[in-house]
Amino acid sequence: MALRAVGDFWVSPIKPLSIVGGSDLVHSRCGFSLNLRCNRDFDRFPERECCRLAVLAQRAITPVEDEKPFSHEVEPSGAIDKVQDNASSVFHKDLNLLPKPLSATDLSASHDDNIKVRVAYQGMAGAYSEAAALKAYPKCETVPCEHFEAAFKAVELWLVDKAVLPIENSVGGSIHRNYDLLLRHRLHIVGEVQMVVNHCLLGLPGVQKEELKRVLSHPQALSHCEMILSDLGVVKVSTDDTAGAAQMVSICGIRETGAIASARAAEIYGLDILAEKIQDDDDNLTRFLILAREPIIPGTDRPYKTSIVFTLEEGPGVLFKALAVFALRGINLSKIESRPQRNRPLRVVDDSNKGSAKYFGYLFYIDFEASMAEPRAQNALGHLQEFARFLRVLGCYPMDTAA
Ligand SMILES: O=C(O)C(=O)C[C@]1(C(=O)O)C=C[C@@H](O)C=C1
Repeated sequence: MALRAVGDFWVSPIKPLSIVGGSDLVHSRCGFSLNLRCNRDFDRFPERECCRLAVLAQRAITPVEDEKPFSHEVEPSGAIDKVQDNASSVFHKDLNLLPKPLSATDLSASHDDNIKVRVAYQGMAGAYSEAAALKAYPKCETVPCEHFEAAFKAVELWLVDKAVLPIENSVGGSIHRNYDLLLRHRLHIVGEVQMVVNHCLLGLPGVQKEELKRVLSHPQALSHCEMILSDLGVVKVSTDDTAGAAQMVSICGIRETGAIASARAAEIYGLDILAEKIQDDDDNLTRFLILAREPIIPGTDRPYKTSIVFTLEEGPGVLFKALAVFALRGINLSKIESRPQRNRPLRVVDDSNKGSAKYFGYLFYIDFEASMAEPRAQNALGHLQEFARFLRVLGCYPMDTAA
């Protein structure tokens, strides 16, 4: 009896669904048998989640050219079809167990259901990313992660339901690490949150800002507050996140050391706010992405955004042609970003007159303002696919129109 890898899951034809790699667990309510590679708390999953797993197991994963997911081994598609046939006869016995299609409203549905959504973010309590998670899911349980990648993995391993991660800031620009991780992991963008980030200068109780000799913070936050930092003539010290900087100041107890962090971080770590709204640009806006294991079904009920990543062949005007597929259909682009293609960093282009030249290979990330439910968006991507070497839709999600 063959087990088939489908994404992160192993599917056995005899059981509705099983994941090998440790001991099997049987869900007490719906009876699905699962084993998460990293574990645990299986009964915490509502029956609905098990059904979603069943759907996942039935969905063949298309390997991505160039950027194959790290640990996924996908067997030939014929084999997966066989598994699907077996599995579906079991899954469909009880229609009530069939999963409901996800929609954009599922973004808020979880807290309506009294199920506490667990949302991972990078940093510590009091970080801006935590505030963004709470803006998206006001009743959620926030789960701090040391690094961005840990937040991706926490979703993949079912330790949390969602992750909220910064992707760009109006002053500091793109958070490149998260662009790279989006491609490396198989999560879907299911929403975005835009948030005004008002930085505060924090210090030990009773300290005046003129006493500070060094200021700790996240590199993005330090770059947002260049003016005040140079006026004060302090040394800038980078930390993993703004709240971590506040905690360090609090623990070290050195009067000459301050931090740039949120007002909430001041409260949590018992620091004084020495100055408020210290960012160079009043409208300091950070855009965060909400990531989940499954995509939402796009609608047309409100403005949607679609995020894609693609690569192109070398040649004159190829990027112009790629962008034209949207312009021709009146689709607005809200973001374009390029990143080096890590596994194909240099391309040798032979030009007989000038010898061979080496170019960097690029990945292009685009956000466009249309829903995948609209024919013009589908046609644009169909058109792009004609000449893109590789194309992946990272997610289609409702636009956050309020900051
Ligand atoms: O350190 C934090 O508090 C974060 O949430 C991280 C982060 C970032 O990575 O850009 C998020 C938003 C702000 O723009 C500054 C820092």
